[in-house]
Amino acid sequence: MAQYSRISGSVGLITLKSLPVNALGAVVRQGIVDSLKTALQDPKVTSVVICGQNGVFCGGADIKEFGDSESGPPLIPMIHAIEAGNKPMVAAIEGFALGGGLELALGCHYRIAHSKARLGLPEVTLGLLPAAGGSQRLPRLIGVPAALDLIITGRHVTAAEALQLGIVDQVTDHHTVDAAVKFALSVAGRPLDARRISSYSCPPVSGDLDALFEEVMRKVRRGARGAIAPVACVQAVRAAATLPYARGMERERELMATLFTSGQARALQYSFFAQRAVSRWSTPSGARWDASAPKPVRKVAVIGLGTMGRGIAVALAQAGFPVVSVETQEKQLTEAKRAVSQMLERGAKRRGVAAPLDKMSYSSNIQAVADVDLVIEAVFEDMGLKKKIFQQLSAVCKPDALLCTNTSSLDVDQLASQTRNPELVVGMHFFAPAHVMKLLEVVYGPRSSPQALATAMQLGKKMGKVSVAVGNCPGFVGNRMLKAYVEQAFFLLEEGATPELVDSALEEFGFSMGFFKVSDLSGLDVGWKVRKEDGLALPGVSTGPSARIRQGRRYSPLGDLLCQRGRFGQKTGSGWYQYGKPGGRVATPDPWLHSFLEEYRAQHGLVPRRIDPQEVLERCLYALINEGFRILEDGIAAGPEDIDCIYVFGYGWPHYRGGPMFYAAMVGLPKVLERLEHYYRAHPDVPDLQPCSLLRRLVASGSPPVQKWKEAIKKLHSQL
Ligand SMILES: CC(C)(COP(=O)(O)OP(=O)(O)OC[C@H]1O[C@@H](n2cnc3c(N)ncnc32)[C@H](O)[C@@H]1OP(=O)(O)O)[C@@H](O)C(=O)NCCC(=O)NCCSC(=O)/C=C/CCCCCCCCCCCCC(=O)O
Repeated sequence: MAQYSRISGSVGLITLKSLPVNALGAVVRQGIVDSLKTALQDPKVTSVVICGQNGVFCGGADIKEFGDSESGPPLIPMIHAIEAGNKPMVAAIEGFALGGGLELALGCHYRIAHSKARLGLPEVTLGLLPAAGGSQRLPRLIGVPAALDLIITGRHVTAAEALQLGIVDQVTDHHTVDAAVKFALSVAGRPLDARRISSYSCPPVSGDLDALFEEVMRKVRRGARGAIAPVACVQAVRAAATLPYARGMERERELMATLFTSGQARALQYSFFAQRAVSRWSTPSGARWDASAPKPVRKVAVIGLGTMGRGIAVALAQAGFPVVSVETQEKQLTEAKRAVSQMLERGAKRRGVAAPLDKMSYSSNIQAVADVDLVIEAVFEDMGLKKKIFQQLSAVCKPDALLCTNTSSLDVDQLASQTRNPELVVGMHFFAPAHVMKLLEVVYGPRSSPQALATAMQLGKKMGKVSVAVGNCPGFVGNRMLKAYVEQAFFLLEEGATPELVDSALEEFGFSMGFFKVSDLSGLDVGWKVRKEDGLALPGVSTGPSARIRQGRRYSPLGDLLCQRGRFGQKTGSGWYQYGKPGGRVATPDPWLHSFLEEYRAQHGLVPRRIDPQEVLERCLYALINEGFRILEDGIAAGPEDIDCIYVFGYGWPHYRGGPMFYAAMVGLPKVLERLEHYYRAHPDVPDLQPCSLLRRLVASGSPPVQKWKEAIKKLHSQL
């Protein structure tokens, strides 16, 4: 709703009231329309202030209502009525004015913001554009280049930047509504024509306007990797720059109509709510986020200063935590100190703040962690070494300190068993580079306490991560699913594909790099080491029938064979592609690799066939999705939202496709099932292609929408 009152004798005050973010749902819009009418009709009222309750102006249109049929007064005419009003309208912006919230403020004649407020048009992140006049008013107010930046990126600006850009007229450190009322009294009776942004022309740009838009469009198309909203945003701003306001609004509406009903908008809006849903974690044993208070964390230690440890230490210091970093090898310690300082300085420069160098301290002695509240171990993936470190930590640390491991696949429970308090052990699986990547898998073992889990989840949140609670199993969620995908990529090469064909299908789908390019970038030796430890990559088994079978199932030794030849990817100058020199970055197809694949197929009696991009996608993605269903069935992830956040924020899954489980729901579960059955019939020696029973049961129960899977899974489990 919106509440109306008259204050200071002649100011009409309209307060948006809809917790938690005063979103502009139907009831709020109705409240604004009614209040506006009252204010405009009351002769005692000479100006109007619009504000929001609870220190928040407005979080924009109500995203939850997007799927519903429209009810209540529409937003655009409401904002037009505000702008056309014959009494000065002042927006009092506290907290944030985002999306439709900022568009509402742009319809007002003046805007006063609190110094801590944030403003922005983030619709593009929801697969939309600012279609309540924002794409037409903002360029008229602040100019085309600045408006393009805000609208295409969706970034939020501070009140100070908003003032500098000319979005707000005044910034206050005091009570915003009081300041706005004072301001409203001061402008009462002033002419308003010059304050109606829709009547402005866009300020002229320096240089050629067409050339500017062409350049921007080129960049946006390249960066968008198939996302349609950023492109539509550019088109809408171009309309603002080249058409009269009314025609620009028509164009804005046309573009929005296409976006509004698109699968991409549905995926991005699903992802918005999924990110919030994963913070309300629960475990199969009944532990829950709202019943588990996190322990306070004041000081943290990181053990091991390789690539991961350095990134984790930087992320912690940037989040304001004092960090003790321990590295026993002196040479590595010296190098790491320099690298960490550089990373902190670079990050600070980018963000325009001081580098938090004072948060970091270093030691080569594990005793230095004696007073910390939480430790993150980040040494090599070696169970023996990690066990030893956990024994030491258990002896050295405070008895109530949380002991976390950054392992990407090892058994967290085995590490817990090395300590006095196994309930205080959890996994904190960061993704490289740890100070950049948003994802954190928080792994609870069978003995981890709800409080330990809550503490790690909260720490992740404070570090700006999307933290997802997952159960303990080999590879947890992300890497467990990835295994099925990687395996298919190798098999496709055996059957006739090239790395270029596989990668281009995946890149066309929206991944920034296909599997083989990623593998060259991160180093083929990484996977080789894991396969050797798992007993898969065996020396000397490169011929004969057993060369392509391991542990009773089909296996492709292709990656191992490249490693045996010293082809580790970019670092050695060749891998699945050729890079010209060690450390080269530009992948070019490699004729040697093509002949190698031909010889390999001939040697193993494999007859190559034509493989189309559709098969690449279905084999790689459906195998991965099938493993996702197994993970849900096993209770390792609480719901599809958890898996989808992991893939979007940790594995480069295109955001506008929602995540693998959302994608499966979009494709249709019966189709995913049918294709998996088809491929399993063709490859009965590949268990990953055998449809999982949960997928079958969901299809049998009518393929509920992805938002209902959690419920459906619970019901299916209770029927067993
Ligand atoms: C920064 C935030 C606002 C707050 O962050 P924080 O404090 O951390 O809190 P959160 O946990 O994120 O959020 C708290 C809860 O609030 C819920 N929430 C937040 N924002 C919204 C919202 N806008 N709507 C609904 N609910 C919201 C959130 O989910 C949390 O609840 P829960 O935990 O999930 O239960 C941060 O929340 C944030 O960033 N919010 C999003 C801000 C945003 O993106 N705003 C833009 C929204 S889109 C918009 O405004 C669009 C405007 C244009 C409308 C155009 C209308 C014209 C239509 C023309 C249509 C033409 C189609 C024709 C079709 C045809 O022809 O048929």
